[in-house]
Formats: sequence, C-alpha cells, structure tokens
Amino acid sequence: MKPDDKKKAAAEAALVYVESGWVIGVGTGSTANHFIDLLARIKNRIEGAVASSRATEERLRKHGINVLDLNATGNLPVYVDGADEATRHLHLIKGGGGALTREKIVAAASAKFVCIADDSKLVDVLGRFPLPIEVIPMARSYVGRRIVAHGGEPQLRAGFTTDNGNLILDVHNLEILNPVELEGELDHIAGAVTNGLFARRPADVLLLGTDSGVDKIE
Ligand SMILES: O=C[C@H](O)[C@H](O)[C@H](O)COP(=O)(O)O
Repeated sequence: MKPDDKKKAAAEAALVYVESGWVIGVGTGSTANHFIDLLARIKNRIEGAVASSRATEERLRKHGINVLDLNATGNLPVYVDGADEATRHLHLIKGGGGALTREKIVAAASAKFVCIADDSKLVDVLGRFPLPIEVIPMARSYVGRRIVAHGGEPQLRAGFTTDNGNLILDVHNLEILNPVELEGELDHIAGAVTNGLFARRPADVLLLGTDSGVDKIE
C-alpha cells in the first residue's frame, strides 16, 4: 500500500472519535488533510472545528465546515493531527509543516489527542527527523547557540515564516532519549516559542496505517 493510502486509512479510523454536536480540533499536514476531506462527509453532524493553521482553516472552509476560534469554544473534546515521528510511548515530533505552535495549543486544550500517521513514522527513538523549533526572529542566533550546547545542529528553514510571523530552526543530529526532559529544557530558552516535541502532552491514541490495516497504540 502507498504511504498516502495508509495516511488516508488512519484518517478514516479517526472518525469514530468524533461525536455528534462536537467542536473538534483539527491539525495540519497531508494526513490531517485526508481527515478534513473525510470530515466533510459528516459536517452536518458536528458543530464545527478549531484549526491549527491558516492552511487547515482554508481547507475546512472550502468544505463548508464551520471554523471556530479557540477563545470562543473553551476546551475541546478531541484533537486529530498527524506527526513526523512517533514512538510506542506516544511521544511525537511535529512541526514538519511549521504549524507546531498552534498545534501544541490546540492539543493542550483538548481532552483527547488522536494522532494519525502511516507506519513509516513509528520509531524507537525520536530524532532522526530534524526537530523543529519556532523562534522569534531576533533570537535566531542566540537560540541556535543554545541548541549547539545541547549537541544539536540547528539549520534555519530557508524562506519560511510561520503563521505567527516567526522562523523555524530544524535541529539535526539529536538522539532524544528523554523527550519529556528535553521538551522542558528547550521550553526554557528565551526566544524559543515552541519546540516540536509533544511528550509532556503526548498523543492519547496513535492510529497507524499499515499494509494490513490500521494499528491502534494507546
Ligand atoms: O507542522 C506540521 C505538522 O506537525 C504535521 O502534523 C506533521 O508535519 C506531519 O505532516 P504529514 O501528515 O504531512 O506527514
């Protein structure tokens, strides 16, 4: 099965976590896009969705799905989103598409985080995928030096600005043995807005599209 078909299968399996009348959180990226397209089929049964990026907001609106502001909804029952890497402990790296900050906010405000991915995203140890960090532009060099002190190799994502007007440093060569600790340490660097580790608020369920169906890890 092609990776894209596996993503679609995982997205379809996430629909059972959506209940009638709910406002749900929706993530960003190619797997989340499949979920949005499938969500359109049941759009009349839900109240609406909170988007984790401008791109997602646009796609939801194109399908006629009601888009709501997180400030108006309060906490959400469920958030559905993809990941760049995931472990069996449900720790994730996210932000390959640069949407990590809004994604982390919506995930934090949601009772359940359903992560959808194809099985190529499952790893034993996080870090082969470069860890994205959103930084305030004036702090770019400072944050970079602090990352080097952590043993990482930061690379500026060229020509990219986040939805929040910031930059992304992609950090290579990290072997993340303790994601909970590293997430906290990176959170304390001045000028680093968000790092792409989702370990302090991990996924609650991981739905992985495989050649033989969808595996559920929880
Ligand atoms: O910023 C982007 C998000 O964190 C995505 O969820 C992540 O990059 C996975 O994207 P995709 O589903 O396209 O592999």
